[in-house]
Amino acid sequence: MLRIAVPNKGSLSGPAAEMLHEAGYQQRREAKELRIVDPVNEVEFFYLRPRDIAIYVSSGRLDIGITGEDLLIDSGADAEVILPLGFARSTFRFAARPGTATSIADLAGRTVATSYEGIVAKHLADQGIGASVVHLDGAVETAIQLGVAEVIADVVETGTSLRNAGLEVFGEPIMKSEAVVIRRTDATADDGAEPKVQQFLRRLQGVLVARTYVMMDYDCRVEQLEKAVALTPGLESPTVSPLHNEGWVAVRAMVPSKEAQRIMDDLYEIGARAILTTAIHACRL
Ligand SMILES: Nc1ncnc2c1ncn2[C@@H]1O[C@H](COP(=O)(O)OP(=O)(O)OP(=O)(O)O)[C@@H](O)[C@H]1O
Ligand SMILES: O=P(O)(O)OC[C@H]1O[C@H](OP(=O)(O)OP(=O)(O)O)[C@H](O)[C@@H]1O
Ligand SMILES: [Mg+2]
Repeated sequence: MLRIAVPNKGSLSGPAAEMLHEAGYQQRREAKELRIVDPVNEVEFFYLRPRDIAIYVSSGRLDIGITGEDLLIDSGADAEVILPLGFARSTFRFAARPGTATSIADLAGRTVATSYEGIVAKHLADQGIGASVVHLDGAVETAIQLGVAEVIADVVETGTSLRNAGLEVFGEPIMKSEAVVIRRTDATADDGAEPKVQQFLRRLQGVLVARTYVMMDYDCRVEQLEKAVALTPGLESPTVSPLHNEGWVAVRAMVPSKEAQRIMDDLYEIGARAILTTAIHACRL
């Protein structure tokens, strides 16, 4: 049975459960459940604090886990990213009151509050900056107002939390992060879990593709086919079928959903008609 760690709370937990559900895995019904078994897929899910997941996975007790890339790096655990999942995207940045700091060099001799002590301490050491780090569990934006630190290092998505606290980012982003699937670093291909791990990854990749692509169908004149196919190259190559009306073909190809409207306009311009898009519910590439 494959043993998988899933975030039990916080920003990662809802989207992770949704993705697993879309991939056909049974998920818990109540937020208080800490472990469930999906007998059909032979998977056991453990609902753990996102911050602890890399530690469980690196210990080898659990085969794989879903966590944040920043949490993995912060933990220093011996685990690696095997699949980025495209949600919980954020950057990790320094921030302070406007006018207090403009670059990382301004941190020398100052105090930085953060929930990600591992990332911050390493970044400061790499840059040769001597600053003290205060660990706080959350709501670190308030640390400046309350005088616990002059600078914070925190997760930034929209920047709303910083603005509300009257703070501004400065310096280069320390790192970018998103939700990821992780596995212990020394896992080998002859690991008994390997086939199940690969099947799990294929399923999640299928969900990612279904979320980012749509299926496009249209009719066009044979003379326009090459131009049309250049607009919709598909993944391998589009399917082209003859129509009953001579001189016309039907074309079918996957296209990135973000570009679907522009591609439909361009196809119309070159004379394609009956242009349709449909959602992809699941897929194996
Ligand atoms: N507002 C946000 N937008 C995108 N990702 C976020 C956001 N806040 C946290 N994350 C990401 O979620 C992960 C942290 O999850 P965690 O559950 O520890 O914290 P949280 O979501 O802030 O929950 P809480 O603070 O309630 O415990 C990290 O990978 C972080 O980058
Ligand atoms: O840039 P934004 O869109 O505002 O998002 C970033 C904020 O979201 C998270 O906070 P959360 O609400 O999880 O509270 P916390 O600080 O206590 O973790 C994170 O720690 C930032 O504070
Ligand atoms: Mg938080």
